[in-house]
Amino acid sequence: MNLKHLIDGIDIISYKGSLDKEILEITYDSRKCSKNCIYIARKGFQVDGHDYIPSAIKNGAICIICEKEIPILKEGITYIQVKDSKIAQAELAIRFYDHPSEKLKMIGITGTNGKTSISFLIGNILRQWGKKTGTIGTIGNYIGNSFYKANNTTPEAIDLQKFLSEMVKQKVDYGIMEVSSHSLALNRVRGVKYAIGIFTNLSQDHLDFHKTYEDYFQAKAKLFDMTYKANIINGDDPYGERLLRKLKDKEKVPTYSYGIKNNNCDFLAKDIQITHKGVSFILEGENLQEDFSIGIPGIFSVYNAMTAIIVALLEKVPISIIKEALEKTPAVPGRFEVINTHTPYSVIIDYAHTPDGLENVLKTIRSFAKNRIISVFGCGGNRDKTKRPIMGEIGGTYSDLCILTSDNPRNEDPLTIIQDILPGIQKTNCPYQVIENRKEAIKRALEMAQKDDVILIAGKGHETYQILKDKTISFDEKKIVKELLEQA
Ligand SMILES: CC(=O)N[C@H]1[C@@H](OP(=O)(O)OP(=O)(O)OC[C@H]2O[C@@H](n3ccc(=O)[nH]c3=O)[C@H](O)[C@@H]2O)O[C@H](CO)[C@@H](O)[C@@H]1O[C@H](C)C(=O)N[C@@H](C)C(=O)N[C@H](CCC(=O)O)C(=O)O
Ligand SMILES: Nc1ncnc2c1ncn2[C@@H]1O[C@H](COP(=O)(O)OP(=O)(O)OP(=O)(O)O)[C@@H](O)[C@H]1O
Ligand SMILES: N[C@H](CCC[C@H](N)C(=O)O)C(=O)O
Ligand SMILES: [Mg+2]
Repeated sequence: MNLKHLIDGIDIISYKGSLDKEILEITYDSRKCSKNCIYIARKGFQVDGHDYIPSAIKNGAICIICEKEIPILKEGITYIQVKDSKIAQAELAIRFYDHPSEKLKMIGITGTNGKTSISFLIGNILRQWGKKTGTIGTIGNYIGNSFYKANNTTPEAIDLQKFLSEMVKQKVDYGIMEVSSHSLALNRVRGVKYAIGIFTNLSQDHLDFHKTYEDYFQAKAKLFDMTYKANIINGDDPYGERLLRKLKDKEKVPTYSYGIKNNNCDFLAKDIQITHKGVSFILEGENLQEDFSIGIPGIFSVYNAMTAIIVALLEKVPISIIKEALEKTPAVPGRFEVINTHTPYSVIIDYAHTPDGLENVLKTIRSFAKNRIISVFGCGGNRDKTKRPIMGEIGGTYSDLCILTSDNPRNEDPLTIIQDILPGIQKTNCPYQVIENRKEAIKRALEMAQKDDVILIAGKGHETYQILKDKTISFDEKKIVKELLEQA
């Protein structure tokens, strides 16, 4: 694509060099630069991309987009100075990949918990209806059943637009994606056109990044400036209510609320039945009263199912197909996943890594557990430290025994992270043990479990690795549980 055409409409401070060039690729990483590419230099959280301009040029970049004024390093290279490289990146990527989100029906899901679960439910319904889906999220990206590994829940703008254009190429009907607050704050999704936006809930997480709840909320709220067909908002959540008020003032896009407690919601779940096998409920809305069931337990499954049903109703999927797809929905990987252990006790792996997620999953187990709950969990390093004691208190409140261990310690000292959890658990009467090595902690739980106990291994869900200070090791909890049981 011609450079002049590519930058048309982009807010530029100044430029040096020729704009009459053919661009073959764009990237934000000097290491990925190839012949005739644009390198976008961004200030990062670890390093400053501007320092890598020489190596980008060495690797084939013929145009540099940057925020700083750069002296000409090499003749023949074009330098374009912009105010914000991340914004420029998003806008360039959309133009380079030819506006893919406008050729798909995009469904964006934001909120602290439930995004991955809901994206799976929506995908299952739409595929059951015969549509082709593409999914972007924490577990990875998919086009149909083909899996593409991903580093972030919501990719960088260039990676996102590239993947969306691949969806277009492969004739996908619906692009379903988790939209993290980081991606909204850092302009990764800027310019994406979402047909439908979903808000699940807002509870404590990521305060390391956002600093305040207000900033976290405002980041999530940005998604609803990007929708054109419908907004679906949890009306039981205080921040959802706030969002509903905000969106009502705008009266731009039809907005639907859903809930269990708030009778003002457009869609209400009633007659909720919860067992260890799943939930069933009657969904009431205008001209609607239908019963649904889904084989994933927990009151949060009612909320997750409701959003998927509302999306499907808006898309005019026949009710019979929605019901069938939900009834057949397999466990979402690492979300309340009951492991087939053939033991007198049960083992559940769940991705709960926030206070709210942990409380929900433990309350759900408490509602059916016939004997003790043994919880194995820790907290991630280089992440919100203030959630640690809260998770400790929740773990202690709803469990009969906690084994505190490492999650992904990243660059922090694992025992220091556990120290941060302790004041919370010590507020409760729950006995606990500290076993820093996560495999040893799981082993101890399996050794201690008795008939009808439930072991919850929380925090890492689908992850098949553990991030330690100097290395990432393979760590697949499902496999580890099975291996430990075979060795026992
Ligand atoms: C805080 C954050 O979002 N960081 C993301 C960001 O990293 P960064 O800004 O620190 O990048 P950096 O390492 O300082 O590098 C700056 C620039 O120099 C470039 N560079 C660097 C080295 C080099 O040799 N050459 C070069 O060009 C880099 O490509 C980059 O453009 O850009 C990286 C490249 O895309 C991301 O991988 C990284 O995500 C990190 C791994 C991360 O942990 N992010 C989390 C917090 C996150 O975004 N999470 C949300 C989900 C949250 C949830 O749902 O709960 C998500 O959407 O994934
Ligand atoms: N609607 C919900 N409300 C509260 N908790 C939920 C909900 N759905 C799932 N959970 C709990 O939170 C955990 C994370 O769920 P899920 O992976 O779907 O959320 P997410 O929003 O994608 O998280 P992440 O921000 O890490 O991508 C689950 O393992 C479960 O314990
Ligand atoms: N998307 C979340 C996932 C946390 C998962 C947990 N296992 C951890 O590593 O803290 C994050 O990046 O904060
Ligand atoms: Mg997710």
